[in-house]
Amino acid sequence: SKSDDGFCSAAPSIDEKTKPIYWKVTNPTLSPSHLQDLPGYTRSVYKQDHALITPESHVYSSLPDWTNTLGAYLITPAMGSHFVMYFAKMKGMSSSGLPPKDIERLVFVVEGAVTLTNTSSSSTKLTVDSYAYLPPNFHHSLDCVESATLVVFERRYEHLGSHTTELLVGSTNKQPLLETPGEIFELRKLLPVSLAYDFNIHIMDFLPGEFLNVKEVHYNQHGLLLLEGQGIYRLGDNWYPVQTGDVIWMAPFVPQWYAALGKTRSRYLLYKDVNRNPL
Ligand SMILES: NC(=O)N[C@H](N)C(=O)O
Ligand SMILES: [Mn+2]
Repeated sequence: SKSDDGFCSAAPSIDEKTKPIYWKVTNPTLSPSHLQDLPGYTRSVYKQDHALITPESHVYSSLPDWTNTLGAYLITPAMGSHFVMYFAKMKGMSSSGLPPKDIERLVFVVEGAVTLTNTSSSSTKLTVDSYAYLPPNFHHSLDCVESATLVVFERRYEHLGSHTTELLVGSTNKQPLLETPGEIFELRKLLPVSLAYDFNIHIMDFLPGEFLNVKEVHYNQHGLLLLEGQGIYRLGDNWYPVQTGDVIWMAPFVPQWYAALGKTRSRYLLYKDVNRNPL
């Protein structure tokens, strides 16, 4: 549509402005209808050092030990990662199962609400943009009355000395902005940076036109979910148009770079392993 500032781009429709935050993650703009009808068409790509998993490729199945919940695994060690990333679509009266022994878990609410209960403290309601970190072997339950979509990260906890992690509950908008020397994106981290934690979740915000200064190559691996906006992701020698709802796997050392485009900010959630010697 021709918008008044001369750019012929699809202005966000009025009702989108009234939608809850991250609404487009679970209601992605699928490809234009003529492409949806195109047999076999997908934007998804799986290569040796990266993958782009787009909403039309998600395959859901019941999550073992969860009740009334469908899960779509997006990233698993079969790709070479040391973590799993999955969407958990919780229906009415659903509950989570526990991760396996020694596995830590981070859940982030993308849509709806869940209640977190554990043996000791009282129950806590997690709504959109809230998260919880559950230490390994920490008994808990996430219960949903109506519906919820969670993005979940799990991995084997890597001990370091006598450090231990603890139950953490928070929300992105309450986390402080951190310094990003040499970069212009806004950065929040959901977990403490202390040595006890062997990964963190970065929330990174870009205004349209802003891009990563460093074309990064590093030993860490990433699981990314684009929560808002659109842009171009460079992974190795490939350049991908990406949009809200897209998921990206980045293996260690894959050259990576992002540029935000469009008329609204980009926000992505990024798993990154930290604080452990790569040897
Ligand atoms: N691809 C990324 O956004 N990477 C982050 N800037 C990071 O590794 O910290
Ligand atoms: Mn990186």
